[in-house]
Amino acid sequence: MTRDLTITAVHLTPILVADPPLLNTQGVHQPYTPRLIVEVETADGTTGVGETYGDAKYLELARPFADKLIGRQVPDLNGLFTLADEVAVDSSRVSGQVDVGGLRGVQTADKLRLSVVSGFEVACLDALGKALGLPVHALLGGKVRDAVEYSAYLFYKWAYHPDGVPCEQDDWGAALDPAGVVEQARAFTERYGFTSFKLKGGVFPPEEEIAAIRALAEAFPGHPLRLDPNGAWSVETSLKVAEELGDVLEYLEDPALGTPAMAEVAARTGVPLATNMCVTTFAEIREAFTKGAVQVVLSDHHYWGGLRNTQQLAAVCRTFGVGVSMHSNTHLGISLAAMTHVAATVPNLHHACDSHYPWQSEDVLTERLTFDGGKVAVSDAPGLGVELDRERLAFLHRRWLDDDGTLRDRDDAAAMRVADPGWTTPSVPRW
Ligand SMILES: O=C([O-])[C@@H](O)[C@@H](O)[C@H](O)[C@@H](O)C(=O)[O-]
Ligand SMILES: [Mg+2]
Repeated sequence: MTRDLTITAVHLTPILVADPPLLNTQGVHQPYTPRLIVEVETADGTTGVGETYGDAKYLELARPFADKLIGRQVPDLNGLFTLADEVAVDSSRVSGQVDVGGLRGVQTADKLRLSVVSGFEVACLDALGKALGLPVHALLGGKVRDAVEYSAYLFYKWAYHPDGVPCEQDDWGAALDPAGVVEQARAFTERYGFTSFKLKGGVFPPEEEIAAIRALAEAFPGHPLRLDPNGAWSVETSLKVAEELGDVLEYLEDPALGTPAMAEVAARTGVPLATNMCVTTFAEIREAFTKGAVQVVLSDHHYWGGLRNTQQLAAVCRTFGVGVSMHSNTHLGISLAAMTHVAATVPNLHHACDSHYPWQSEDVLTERLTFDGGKVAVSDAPGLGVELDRERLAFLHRRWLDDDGTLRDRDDAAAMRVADPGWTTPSVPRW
């Protein structure tokens, strides 16, 4: 039977999902985070789902982009990029600075567009897979592993969001010192079986974070450990931390901000450096690789422009002998499924991927994805292998509609000011 995969409808559903009070160098997570759920529908009734950032600047682009998709073919994935170039980006949305809320590197018009394209690319791949009866990994050339390993993504965190902030309560408790971090790591291993650990740093003075990593090394001897202060340290501080933790770190992630600073650190330490902040676009690769600034690039299919671009990034990294793994931000199961499909196809994936998913108590799927031994099994079902729970989607969308606008953009510094009115985004380097 010939199928008609002409796109006849695109549904965009912005939602707010519960997020615990996780601390980072810029502040604390808000009680709810915006995400955008994308659905494409074809003439023959096939549907596909995708997920991406849901802040206003992404929605503003996603809407005109969705209109342009009507009448196009689902398999025309290359066409998505051409089409995205036709959508104007409001220049006030482009900072030329590190994206404050997301800690995702310099914010450019292209990056905004690619983050939007990724949600649509995933939705089209899901629809195409369902139409052909093939899993997304098969559309990407086939899996080279049956399960993808993830790391426990540890955060300093408060037990509660600040007083008076309406929120869902999580059951993780507080983690504000080495003992708390180890306890959180134990909970992660018990609940999900993770065997490698990443601590989000840049929150406390470096000595305290060094102590936390030492405590993890003692509690989990021989397990891979990473520390990521999101560029909060000077070159000298980065070198001091590298020296003190060199014997236990798998890598240091974005210790200092930007390629020149990372290159200086890399030149003076043997500890590998990873990044999701200074190599975030293809254009940034040349300088970073030429200067030897990073040894591992953490891809994120959202801002790299989708699953096929992630494969291309992995090929470039392979060519230059640079490692590759995966960055994460607050996300739901559609994105975890997408990450797992593409990660399954990348031969040179030698580090466990990051995922915030365990922190998300809410999802839009009828069945949550599960970690077994720290791994997510690669689905062989058609498409992504996930099913949208329409009631949950409507509930989370209702929360977005009811919001007065304060939570529709992620703003960790604003969330911190609720507890500490004098808080400002710290200048970099902070230490
Ligand atoms: O969720 C967070 O607070 C993270 O700090 C996130 O925003 C970062 O983008 C990310 O996880 C990272 O590895 O830098
Ligand atoms: Mg990072």
